[in-house]
Amino acid sequence: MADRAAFAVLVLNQISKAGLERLPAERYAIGKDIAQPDAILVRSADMHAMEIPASVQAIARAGAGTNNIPVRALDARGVPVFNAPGGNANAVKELVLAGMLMAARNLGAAQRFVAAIDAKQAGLDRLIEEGKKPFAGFELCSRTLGVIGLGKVGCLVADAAIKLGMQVLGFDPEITVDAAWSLPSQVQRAASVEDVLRNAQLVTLHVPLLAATRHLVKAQNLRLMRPDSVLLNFSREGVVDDAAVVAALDAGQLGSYVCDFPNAAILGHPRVIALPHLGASTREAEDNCARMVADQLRDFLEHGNIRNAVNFPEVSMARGSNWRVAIANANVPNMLGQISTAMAEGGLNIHNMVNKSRGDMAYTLVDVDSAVDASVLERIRAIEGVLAVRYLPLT
Ligand SMILES: NC(=O)c1ccc[n+]([C@@H]2O[C@H](COP(=O)([O-])OP(=O)(O)OC[C@H]3O[C@@H](n4cnc5c(N)ncnc54)[C@H](O)[C@@H]3O)[C@@H](O)[C@H]2O)c1
Ligand SMILES: O=C(O)[C@H](O)COP(=O)(O)O
Repeated sequence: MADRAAFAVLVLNQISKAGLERLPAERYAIGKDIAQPDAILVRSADMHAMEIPASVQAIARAGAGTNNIPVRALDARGVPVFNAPGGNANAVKELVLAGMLMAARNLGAAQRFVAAIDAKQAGLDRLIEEGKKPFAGFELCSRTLGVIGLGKVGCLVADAAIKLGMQVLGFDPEITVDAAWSLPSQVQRAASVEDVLRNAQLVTLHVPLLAATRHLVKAQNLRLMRPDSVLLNFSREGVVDDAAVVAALDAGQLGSYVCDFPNAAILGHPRVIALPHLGASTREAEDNCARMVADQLRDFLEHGNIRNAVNFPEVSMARGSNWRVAIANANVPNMLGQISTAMAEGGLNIHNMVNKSRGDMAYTLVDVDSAVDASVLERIRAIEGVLAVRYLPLT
């Protein structure tokens, strides 16, 4: 910690002021050059090659995707990775709608045609009327949209498409109960990615980039798509095999590709509409995400509570005393027994306690009736399977 009275937060990307303001200056030092931060605030900066200082107790991603963060390595250190589920979903939904309209109505090419016209040219009106012919498109109403991934973004896109008069075919093998409740009843359930690609004229992807979703759309299943169909990727580069997409466009197996992740494979292709990762770039989304993660981070740093961490269970407990210990540990037998023994032998009376697990990770908050000696904390740290121990007395 830079200052014993403050938490130090290293910021790796531009984070909205609306969020930073939630971390009061008298308690939080926030900056781009902090050597020993307690926490890191990040958007899309790639942290995989970064040496994350041992002082770091939490990472907060002001957005949805956490594939830029080495989450598994942080698990081993007992460090939670927070994100902002749904904080930017509306922004992405609106850009997907724009992407569908750009593809359906050839808006990019039409706009480029108009922009290239010399305003001083004679016969301007005729030139424009004659020139519009190649840009005639199709309407979205009554077309079938396939939505792959029905989480925060996918559900909003499905709902908006239904309101535009589209048919919607959805696929998500791990849809949550909340997401299923939020979906309009008109959304039809697809059996597989292939089912969606075969039966939809427009297909939009809203899955995280994971080992299981890398190249979810590839040469083998692109062949199933209709020749005039539109593929939209606002998920992540890597979810689609871009080289296979270019081959499918060139072979007439796909109509157009709308993508938020330009790269050398797709740049310059006449039927690719590429945007510079703009999905979450609205004032509203940036404010929402920054506020969400700042609040979650503060609650964790000051009270040990965990909301919206991708690698920890949800754990929250009202303060029952002035002295709290927060422990991240492997989810194996007899951890609680060993922790409470260490506390009892250190003369501590447990006032209140909560313990939850998620996969291999378990997390415990213990409020005790008196101050905790450093030797007790050291004893807990020495228990095999304990990953991180934090002492959080109320000041
Ligand atoms: N372009 C942008 O700026 C932008 C903005 C926000 C999110 N994203 C990307 O979109 C992703 C989704 O965002 P979200 O907020 O909806 O996340 P989310 O976690 O709410 O939803 C993701 C959904 O994908 C589903 N899923 C996982 N594997 C799947 C598979 N193989 N097939 C079908 N469904 C699968 C999950 O069950 C979940 O319901 C993020 O992980 C991020 O990579 C991009
Ligand atoms: O996963 C996300 O939330 C988006 O890709 C947004 O990324 P950004 O915060 O860098 O705009």
